[in-house]
Formats: sequence, structure tokens, C-alpha cells
Amino acid sequence: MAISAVKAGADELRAALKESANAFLAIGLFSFFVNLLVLTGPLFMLQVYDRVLASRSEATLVALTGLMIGLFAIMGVLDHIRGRLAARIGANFQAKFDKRVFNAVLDRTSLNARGISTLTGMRDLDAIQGALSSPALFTLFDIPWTPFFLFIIFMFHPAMGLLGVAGGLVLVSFTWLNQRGTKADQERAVLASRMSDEMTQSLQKESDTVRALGMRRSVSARWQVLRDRALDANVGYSDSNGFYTITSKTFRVFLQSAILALGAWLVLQNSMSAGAMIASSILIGRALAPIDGAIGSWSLVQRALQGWRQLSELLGKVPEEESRTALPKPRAILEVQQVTAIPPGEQVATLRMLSFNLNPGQALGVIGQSASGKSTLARILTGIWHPAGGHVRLDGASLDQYGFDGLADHVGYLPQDVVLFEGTIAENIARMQSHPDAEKVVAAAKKAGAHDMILRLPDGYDTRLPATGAKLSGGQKQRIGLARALFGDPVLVVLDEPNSNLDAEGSMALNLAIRNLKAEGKSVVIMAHRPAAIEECDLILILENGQRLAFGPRDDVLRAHLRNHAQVVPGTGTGSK
Ligand SMILES: Nc1ncnc2c1ncn2[C@@H]1O[C@H](COP(=O)(O)OP(=O)(O)OP(=O)(O)O)[C@@H](O)[C@H]1O
Repeated sequence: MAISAVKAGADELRAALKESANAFLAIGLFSFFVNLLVLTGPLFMLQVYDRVLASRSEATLVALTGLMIGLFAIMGVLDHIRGRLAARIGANFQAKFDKRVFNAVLDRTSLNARGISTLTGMRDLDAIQGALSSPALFTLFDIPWTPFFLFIIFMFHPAMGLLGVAGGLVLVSFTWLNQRGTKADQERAVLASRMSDEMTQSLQKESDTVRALGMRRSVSARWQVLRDRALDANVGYSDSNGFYTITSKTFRVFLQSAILALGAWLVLQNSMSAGAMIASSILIGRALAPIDGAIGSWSLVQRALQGWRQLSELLGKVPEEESRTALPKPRAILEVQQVTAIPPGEQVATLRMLSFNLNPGQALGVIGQSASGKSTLARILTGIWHPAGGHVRLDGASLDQYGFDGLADHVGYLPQDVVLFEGTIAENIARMQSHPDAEKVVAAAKKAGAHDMILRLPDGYDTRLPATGAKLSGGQKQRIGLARALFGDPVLVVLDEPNSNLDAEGSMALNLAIRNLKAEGKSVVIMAHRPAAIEECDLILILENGQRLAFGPRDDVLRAHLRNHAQVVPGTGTGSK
């Protein structure tokens, strides 16, 4: 992984934090006054012990108490405000990245790249948001005050100061040990629960297969192993973190008493006043609170840091798409020039130096054995994958010049496995637009020859589909998938095995749709296994091991390369090879 990509991702995150610079400054300012007001308690004690008790003046006590109440009230308000500011920094950060991370996660998933789990993207963002909004943030602002409070204790008596510093050092070592002792456990816990979540998701999706093949016991055993691992790591983490948290808390309480004991001894030696003894005890508690807080919120911070690293990597690997100059609607002229394709994260090319042209009104059938590269070509033509070499041009412009969303307006795609989303049939055809234009939806369905089939559904176009699209048969899904591909009047339509689930009626509707597209001057590419799909094709491309074996007019290519061409597409002549 290129370090520069991670750096670019981290820079993007940092830039977003910089946008909250004013809020950070305000928190700094409020923290300044909050910490200054912390002196209220010790000063009050100092006055009560050394002045009120000595003078036995009730009026002074009342005045001091009134002042103390006022100052504490101000401190409470300021502390509350900085809490609200922190919550807003976290929320702004999340709001800024929600869409960006969601898109990056989607792109990353569709690229199917290795090495980074896309599931963590949103959780990483939540973790950073959580840490930014939590009191962990204040630790950063409060810790610089620790030396100041220790200095005041020194002023009371050097021995008290030394005890405070020694106590602080012990707590810092606890923090360090905590960090070392829990990091591995925490990372293990996050990884294990991520893996079990991913498995749960994929099993949920394939629950029918799992049940039908009696795989429930074996997959649940595998899942259980992951769950147990996550649980083990979590318990380990919680044990060690808990140990350090409790030990440091107890130590801090002990230190407060120890400093009282030392103070009392110094008072007995007449080296210090009783007020200073009490004030020191309060101050030491406050001086060491941020260190204690750092240990307590360590898991939050650690998770946020891990999230920061992972998000930097994700955002660095999937840079934000630059805004492109919108191009006019292209003509259906497709040029594939010396294209080589390598699946993301792989080394070996699955398409090699492939070239062909397609003109308006032409349909190309792409045939070839399994794994010959047909679906790879579909992904390249739709811009899902970028060519590792060569160019794909639509009306002269390479596909990336249209931008990802822009391209989708011009290129329709029917994938091999049609997945419909939770929503109505109309929304699905309209590619999940929330208020789809009914006219366009019906036009696309009619073009796909799916209109009548949709009307026969219980609620017609408003039939609601569950997340799995489960209500429909394979053929119905494929026909709605075709309507979705044709929505918005694309000029190039790429159909990957469009008839694998179609009955005779569906096949006829498909062929009619292809004929109509050709008549409208669109171009169509059909990846085909079944002969019926290439009936309407003018051209044929035969792929073998990712290379072009033949390309040309359908009948010529079939006659030259297939022994049984007459059976493949009836009416293409009688000669055989
Ligand atoms: N996402 C991917 N990651 C890695 N390799 C892939 C990926 N998709 C396809 N391949 C590889 O690319 C090669 C071509 O696969 P492709 O799906 O393009 O073939 P196909 O001709 O469409 O096959 P089929 O007719 O069985 O659908 C195969 O060797 C396959 O293993």
C-alpha cells in the first residue's frame, strides 16, 4: 500500500478537523477558565482553615461560601459548554464524512479489493466521532495544567510537591503499561468481531442455501469459533484495561490520603499550615485527574486511533471523484482499444489487448467458455473496473471523462446476478430515486417488455420488495433488471447473460427490446451462453482466455468457429466445420 495514499487519506481527515479549529480554540479557552476555577476548592479550604478557623469569623465564612458557590457555578457552566462544543465537533466531523465514507465503502466493495474490510468504514467514523465528543478530548486540554497544580503544591512545601510528582509518574507508568498491555487484545477483539459480523451478513444473504444444503450446523460451528474468539479477546481486553483503570483510580485516592498524612506530619513539624495540607490534597486529585481520565478513556482513544488509521487507508485508496465537465449525450459509438483488464487486487490479466468497435444500431454478442472474460468485459464497459491498459471510448471520450455517475446516465447494465433493493418495483427501475418519474419508469419497463408482467404483480409498479428482492422469480427479477438498465434512455446497453432465467415469453421480450434499441440507434453488448440471446446480434466476439479469438459479422464468425453454428442460431446457413 503506497504510503502516499495513506497520507492523502490522513490529510483529508486532518483538514476536516481543521475546519473545527474555532471550536477547538473555544474549548481551549473554556478549559483555561475551568482549570483556573479548579483553584476555587483549594483556595476556599486555605481560607477556611487558616483564616476563618483562626479568626472564628462567621461573616467571613458566609462571604467565602457565597463566593465559592458562585465560582463553582461558573465552572460548572463552562464545563458544560465545552462538553457541548466537543459534541458538535464530533457531529460535524461525522456529518462531513458520512457520505464520503459511505461512497468509499461502496466503491471499495465493488472493486472487491483485498486487504481492507469495507465493513469497518462506518464504524471507524463512529469511533472517531465518539472520541471527539467524549471527555477524552478534555484530557488533552487539562493535562498541561498538571505541572501548574504540582507547582502550587511545591510552593506549599517541596516535600509535598515531590510526593505529588512521584505519584504522577506512577500514574503515567500505569497509562503506558495499560496502552502496551491492552493494544493487542483490543485489536484482536475488533478484528474478531468484524469477521463474525461479516460472516453473519453473508450467511443471512444466503440463508436459503445454508438451510437447503443442511449447512446450518457446520456454518454455525465456524461462526461460533469467530464469536468465541471475539468474546475471548473482549474479556481479555476488559480484564487488563479494568485492572489498570481500577488500580490507577485506587492509587489516586490513596495518594490523596498519603499527601494528607505527609501534610499532617509537616503541620505537626510547624512547616506548613493546616489549610495548605487540605488544599494540597484537593490539588493533587485535580492534577492527576487527567492522567486517570486518559487511562479510563483509553479504549475509546485506542479504537478511535485505529479507526483513524483505517479510514486514512480507505480514503487514500478511494480518492474523492473530481468534478468533471459534463459532456453532451454521446452517440452510441463504442471503441475498445487494446484493453487489458486485471481484477482489483489481482496480478493476472483476465482480458488481454482486446480491441473492437461498435456503431450505433449494432448489437454485439460476446461468447466464450466459462471464465473466458465475458463478465470482465462487461465490468470494463460499464466503468466498474478501469482498464489496466488501453482505452474504452464512448463517442470519442474515454469512460472516465464522463465521471462515474455521469456514465451511468449513458450506459445501462444488467449484471449476471440481478439484485433488487428494498423499495417498490418503480423505485428499483428508477435506480432507487426516491420520487421516480412515473412516465420514465413505465417507458423503461415497456422498452424491456416487462410492463405487462409488472401489471400482473399484486400492486403493480408499487409492489414493495423486501431487502433480498425475495418476492420475485429469477426471470421476473431479470426482466425488472433489464427495465432498470434501460431507465433514463442509455445509449450503450451491456447485458451480462440477460436470458439465463428467462422463459420463452421473457426471451421474446428481450429480443424485441434489443431490436428496438438497435432501431433507435443505440448499441448493445450481450454476454451470452444461451444461443437465443445472440439472435439479434449483428456482430460476434469470441473470447478465449481473455483474448479475442474472433470478431466480425455474426454468421461469418459462427460459421468459421463453431461446428454446430446452425443449431446455435437457427437460419445462419448450413455449412459446418
Ligand atoms: N472479482 C474478481 N476478482 C478476481 N478475479 C476475478 C474476478 N472476477 C473474475 N475474475 C477472474 O477473471 C476470469 C474471467 O472471469 P469472468 O467472470 O470475466 O468470466 P466469464 O467469461 O464471464 O465466465 P462465466 O461465463 O462463467 O460467467 C476468471 O478466471 C475469474 O476467476
